[in-house]
Amino acid sequence: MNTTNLSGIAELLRARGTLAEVRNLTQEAGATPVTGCDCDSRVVRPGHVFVCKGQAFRPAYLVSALEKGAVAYLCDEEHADSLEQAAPGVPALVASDLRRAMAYASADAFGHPDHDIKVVGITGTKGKSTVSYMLRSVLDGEEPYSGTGVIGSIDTFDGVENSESHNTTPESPDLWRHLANAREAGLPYMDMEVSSQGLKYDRVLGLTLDVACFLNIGRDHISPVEHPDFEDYFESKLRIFDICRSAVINMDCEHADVIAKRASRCPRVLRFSAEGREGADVWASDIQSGYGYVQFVAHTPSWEGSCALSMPGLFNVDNALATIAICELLGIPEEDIVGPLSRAKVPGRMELLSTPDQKVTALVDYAHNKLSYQRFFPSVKKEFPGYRIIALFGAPGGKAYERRTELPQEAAKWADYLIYTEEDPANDPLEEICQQMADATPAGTPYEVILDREAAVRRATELAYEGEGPAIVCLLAKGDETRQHEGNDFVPCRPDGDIFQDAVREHAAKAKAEQ
Ligand SMILES: CC(=O)N[C@H]1[C@@H](OP(=O)(O)OP(=O)(O)OC[C@H]2O[C@@H](n3ccc(=O)[nH]c3=O)[C@H](O)[C@@H]2O)O[C@H](CO)[C@@H](O)[C@@H]1O[C@H](C)C(=O)N[C@@H](C)C(=O)N[C@H](CCC(=O)O)C(=O)O
Ligand SMILES: Nc1ncnc2c1ncn2[C@@H]1O[C@H](COP(=O)(O)OP(=O)(O)OP(=O)(O)O)[C@@H](O)[C@H]1O
Ligand SMILES: N[C@H](CCC[C@H](N)C(=O)O)C(=O)O
Repeated sequence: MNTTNLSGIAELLRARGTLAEVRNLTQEAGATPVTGCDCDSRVVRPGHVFVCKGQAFRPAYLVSALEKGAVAYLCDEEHADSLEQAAPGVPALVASDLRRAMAYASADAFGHPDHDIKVVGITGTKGKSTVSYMLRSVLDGEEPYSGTGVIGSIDTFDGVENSESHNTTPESPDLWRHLANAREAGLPYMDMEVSSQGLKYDRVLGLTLDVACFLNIGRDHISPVEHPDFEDYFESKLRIFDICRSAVINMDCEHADVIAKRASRCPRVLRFSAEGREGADVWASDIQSGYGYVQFVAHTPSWEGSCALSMPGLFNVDNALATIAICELLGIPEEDIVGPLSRAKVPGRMELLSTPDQKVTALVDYAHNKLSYQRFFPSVKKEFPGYRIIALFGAPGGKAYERRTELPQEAAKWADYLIYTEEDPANDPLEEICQQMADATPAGTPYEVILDREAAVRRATELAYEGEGPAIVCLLAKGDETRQHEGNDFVPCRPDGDIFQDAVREHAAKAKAEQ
């Protein structure tokens, strides 16, 4: 259990070179036990240190945190005077580097729960959530969603809290709270996604991963609020190798040589290859895929055998091999891997919805950047031969601007018809985003702009019924999500799959009435 106090945390921050000064830290105050750390006044617990940070921070948050039992606060030098006025006499730790200090203080205040739990961290441009869910399926075994902690883009489960996620990798106080909850609940594993932002902004500083997995790297997340350039994005992700005991890496992705070089710092590295490259520790042969399935033979240092996946998508062989390699490092035997892996599903990723006659099929998927399009569309073409491909997507506001030109260009190589619509426009005008996508569409590719996403899904379904032969409607980038990021709000919306199924029912009812 945790035994630190305010003086202990101040000492730690000083030793790490992140403390500028302390205020109101009398001998008596220094002896105050500290049981955690929070940076959101809405989740503060008694005995915690409260971190005052961020553009949107208000002194009222500190006042509220103190009312809830926070024993001290951590802040930067710039705001120390004004915060002292808002909370006179309250012990304060003033940091020279607030984000680093927050991470060190949180790990210490929550008593380093990573020492008691095996933590797996997954990074990469694409496939993090999928691998995380495949691994969760294996680790939970016969009891789905029972005993494995999960932190990622879709949801967060730590044995105490279970919620939809806000960020892929949470701020350090939240991360350490989840790890502490998992320890308290007796969970043996935490299975987490580690984003480039999480690594860049020290959200995982001080954490030790038992296994780090690096899936792939592609150009994305370049904008004023994310990464200034590709080099910064890639370098941020490579930092995962500084915090792990062992690693899993992909031999088939771009820049695999750079990734392997950085991973060589880890005591143990397993390399996987869906292409069966020489030197791979975990690899696949006899890959087959078709309508709704993928199967292959897995080769590992300790076993060899057939694996089936219930999610289509050839890229899911990469994800499955990554999962198998992680399990190899965790010492999990074949008989505990193959069955759960074959049942693994990921909400909103490669969800196949078909009509009784299979004339119209929908694929609800989360592809939303160039790398995922480069893997998604060729896979659809192979797994649904002879189908017309109707693709519906948008591009987000405020970030990753390159998607607005790259996505129409990639999709046009494979799809027969494109529909541009809403996808988390945030504070950018939706019409403008769609116009930029329209402008980037290669000549000769038919497209429509339908701003309202529900109307767009209905139109895509209608087009699928209208044409000759079977059609597949690819509903992309929102998965099962129930909210659209509009302005600064997250506005409720219906998931794409539900709208498609309504449209199919209405089509059937109309056809029956016309008979
Ligand atoms: C650099 C960084 O880590 N920024 C994060 C940070 O922002 P911030 O410190 O500026 O905080 P702020 O939003 O100004 O809010 C001020 C503070 O007031 C607190 N607050 C707020 C309201 C209240 O009632 N009481 C209260 O105490 C907030 O919890 C916060 O600590 O804390 C915020 C609250 O947790 C995060 O939303 C924000 O993430 C930024 C905006 C963000 O979301 N960035 C994206 C690009 C991102 O991180 N994405 C990756 C995924 C991308 C990928 O796939 O690679 C991710 O990991 O999610
Ligand atoms: N290994 C992979 N390589 C390329 N594309 C992939 C891979 N795995 C999944 N995809 C595609 O990327 C989409 C998103 O997958 P997933 O949610 O697992 O990735 P992620 O890294 O968690 O993404 P995000 O950071 O956006 O949450 C999938 O729906 C699929 O289209
Ligand atoms: N964690 C993901 C979420 C993507 C959702 C997509 N709709 C977007 O807004 O980019 C990312 O930041 O890439």
